Amino acid sequence: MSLIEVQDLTKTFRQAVKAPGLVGAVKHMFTQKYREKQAVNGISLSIEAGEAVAYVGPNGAGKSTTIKMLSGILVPTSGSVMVDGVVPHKQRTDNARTIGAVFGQRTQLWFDLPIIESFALLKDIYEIPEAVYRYNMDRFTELLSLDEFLHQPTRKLSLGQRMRADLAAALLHNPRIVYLDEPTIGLDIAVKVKIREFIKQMNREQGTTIILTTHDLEDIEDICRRLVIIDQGRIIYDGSLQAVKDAFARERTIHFQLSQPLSGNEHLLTDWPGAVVEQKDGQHIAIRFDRFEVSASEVVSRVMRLGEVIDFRIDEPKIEHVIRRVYEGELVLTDAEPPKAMVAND
Ligand SMILES: Nc1ncnc2c1ncn2[C@@H]1O[C@H](COP(=O)(O)OP(=O)(O)OP(=O)(O)O)[C@@H](O)[C@H]1O
Repeated sequence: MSLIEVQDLTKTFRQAVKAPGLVGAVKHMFTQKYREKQAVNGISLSIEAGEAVAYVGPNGAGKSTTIKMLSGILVPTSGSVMVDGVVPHKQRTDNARTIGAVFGQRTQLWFDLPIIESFALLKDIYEIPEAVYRYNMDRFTELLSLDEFLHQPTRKLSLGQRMRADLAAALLHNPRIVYLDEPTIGLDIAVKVKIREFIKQMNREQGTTIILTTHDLEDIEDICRRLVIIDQGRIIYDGSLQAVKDAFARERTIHFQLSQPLSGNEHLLTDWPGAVVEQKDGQHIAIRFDRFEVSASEVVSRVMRLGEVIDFRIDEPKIEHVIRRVYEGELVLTDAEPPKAMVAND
């Protein structure tokens, strides 16, 4: 059995229907009207130990509701959830030992306590053996640079410091699974990189299973190999991140460095369906092309006719372009297959 097994999971909320303003609130007291909202609508999912899974979707898609059911905070309306052999909402204490969670908007640390004391409390709550606690504290302090604020209370920390402390707190008891809900929201790039490195290291070296929900699509590109996209409570894609890129991210850019500045023969690059000169200065030229129409080798051979190429680099497309097109309804991942001929050329 997989570490996480979800079958036909649903969650329906009852939402009050009110007219706006005070009048609406008063009316609602006398004639209460509700509508049902299916936040999660028949999700099935299996996740193996050691996977790093991105769980993404537009606002209101049902991501947090799913994570809350996986972590035992919410009781499903129907369907089943099993996490490491335990039903999370029924065996919350057992489940708490298996999981760690970071919710970017909230902290699980005690607000007025110095960070180090919050950690000591967690050690007692989770009954973490002294040697494990010492080992993790030393490691996390180094990887997340915690020493600069370990003796400060949570309320005095910057957002980036607080997030690093929260990550350490979530992983202190060596959970098998960690749920990360927007772990880099609002952070500067240096802290984002540190956090991503830490998460990758825990996944790679400890085998910690990562379930990551984020709107920062660079997080997923950096950390995850598997992508699950949810929309209106249903899973619309579940597969490898690379497969999505290979199939749907059509554009590539090749940057060339030439031995001499261009000498007027650039007309060789015009009238070229599927390819455009994106940048041209001195000895540098960049060609953007649709790899379903033009092959990378054709781009290279055309540019070699302009002069001696001393170096070149191919920029891979970003997964965020593809996912945004899915959110905007332009792309249906399950419908399309890339044209095989051009893929083979690439
Ligand atoms: N406690 C609740 N009561 C009523 N409706 C709720 C409740 N929690 C969530 N919902 C509704 O369920 C739907 C899914 O919400 P959810 O928070 O799971 O989405 P999400 O994908 O996490 O969105 P976001 O990216 O904005 O965080 C939304 O329409 C939301 O309004």
